[in-house]
Amino acid sequence: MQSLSETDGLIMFILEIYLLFIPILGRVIATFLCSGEKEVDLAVQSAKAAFKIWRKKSGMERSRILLEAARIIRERKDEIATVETINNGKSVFEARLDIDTSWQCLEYYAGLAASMGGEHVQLPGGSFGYTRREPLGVCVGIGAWNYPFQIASWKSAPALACGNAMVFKPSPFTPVSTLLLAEIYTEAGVPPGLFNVVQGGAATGQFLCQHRDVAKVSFTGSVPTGKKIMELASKGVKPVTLELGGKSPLIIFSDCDIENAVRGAMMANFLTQGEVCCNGTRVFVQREILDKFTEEVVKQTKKIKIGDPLEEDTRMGPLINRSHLQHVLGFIEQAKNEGAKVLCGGDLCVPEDPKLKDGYYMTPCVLGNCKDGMTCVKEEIFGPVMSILSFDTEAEVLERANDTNFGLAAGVFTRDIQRAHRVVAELQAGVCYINNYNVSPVELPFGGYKMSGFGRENGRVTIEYYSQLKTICVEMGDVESVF
Ligand SMILES: NC(=O)c1ccc[n+]([C@@H]2O[C@H](COP(=O)([O-])OP(=O)(O)OC[C@H]3O[C@@H](n4cnc5c(N)ncnc54)[C@H](O)[C@@H]3O)[C@@H](O)[C@H]2O)c1
Repeated sequence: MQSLSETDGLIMFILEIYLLFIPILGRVIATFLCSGEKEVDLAVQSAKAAFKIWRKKSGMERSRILLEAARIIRERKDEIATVETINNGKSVFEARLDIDTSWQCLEYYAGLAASMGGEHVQLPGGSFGYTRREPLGVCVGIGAWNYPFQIASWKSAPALACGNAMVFKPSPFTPVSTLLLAEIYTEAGVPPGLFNVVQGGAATGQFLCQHRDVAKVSFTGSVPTGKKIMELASKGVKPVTLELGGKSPLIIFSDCDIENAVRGAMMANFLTQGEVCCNGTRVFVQREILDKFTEEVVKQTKKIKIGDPLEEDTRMGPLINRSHLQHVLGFIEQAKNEGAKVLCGGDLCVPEDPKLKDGYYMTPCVLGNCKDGMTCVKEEIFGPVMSILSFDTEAEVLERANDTNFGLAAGVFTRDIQRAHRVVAELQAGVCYINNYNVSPVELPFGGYKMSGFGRENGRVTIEYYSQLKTICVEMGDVESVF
């Protein structure tokens, strides 16, 4: 990657050339130029022009176009999933699930587009007031590399349904699949420029957040970047949605259905090579079942098929890039030094297929003997590493589960229905699962507490994050002046 930057007070010109590595093979497959300030401005201006047309359309008209886009995504599902797998390294089996939740999101907001109304309020003397729910304007979406197509869909669907335009910047590690979404929206009939994609890293993201014609920023990524985005957006008093990282607890009580709890723990840790924000990586197991649970989890983890993610039966592909792989392996080394026990995995993996020898593969890892103060238990690893901790009582585990700055998700496995609801009511997390983990129906809001962010994606409530409310006060009598 090369970076040249030049500032003379009036013109800022930034040229970055990114090399696009394919995680499966560890080879460069493309290079691309980043959008500088000028390209960002062009994208915003074209979105602004499209917004003028789009905002005038009725909800039904917008709905029809979103439904058509959803249909095209369904039709092109296998192709998009393949691109996503090449882009990100996740198994094609999983990538197809991401594409499913993407078109479902478009369908869901298409369904809501026509019913976004305000309210009518009767006032004294025949006067009345009413409210209108109006779009914000040009919204910016900035995405992480773990769910590129899904993140772009989850942001753009509610934005467009509400009548906004969107300029989206994918992560420079996964720049490709979002372009397909832009192509699909265009084919479905949105005005040209309504959904634009710009490419680049931090500098491009900053230009977007600072642009005076941008009305809102919706960001998915790490906590440190989220803080910078909030700071940039605050200069223009722009609302932000932040979907940030996590270190979520999964609490397994001894009265659970243990087979389901094991499946839940696998789902909570090993999807997309463990590179999932809401993963339940702190697995608290009640002491009575610790050995049995751990034995079964280790057995299942060893069975995960690692290899070429384009093959149908692969369930774990490569991590996103070499430096991230090393970062994750570094956490495992540190965990060992701090007294955790590697129960399985945690090593570099060279798949048998010689063409994969330079890819970024590792074996999924289960760590035992973990303690609350260990780095592997406190920090987001963002890789296939499960930390198992034991506990004795409900009160104790709640205290420990909540002892984190993050608050994205949490889970509980128990057969005791009262305990299940009592525990989730106390968990400081935006998304809680009872007897399951990492399912994300688009009908339900998704987002964090504490440093995992604010604002929501999905569900009816997200309409409020992509619209603003106008109040109109109507006088039916004479003006009563106090002067
Ligand atoms: N809560 C969620 O919904 C969710 C979903 C997926 C990932 N994540 C989080 O994302 C992180 C991993 O993703 P990542 O490594 O791509 O995150 P990141 O914060 O490094 O980058 C995210 C995006 O922000 C851009 N960016 C970086 N610096 C910027 C700046 N100064 N101004 C504007 N944009 C900037 C990047 O180019 C990228 O597009 C993890 O912490 C994970 O938990 C959260």
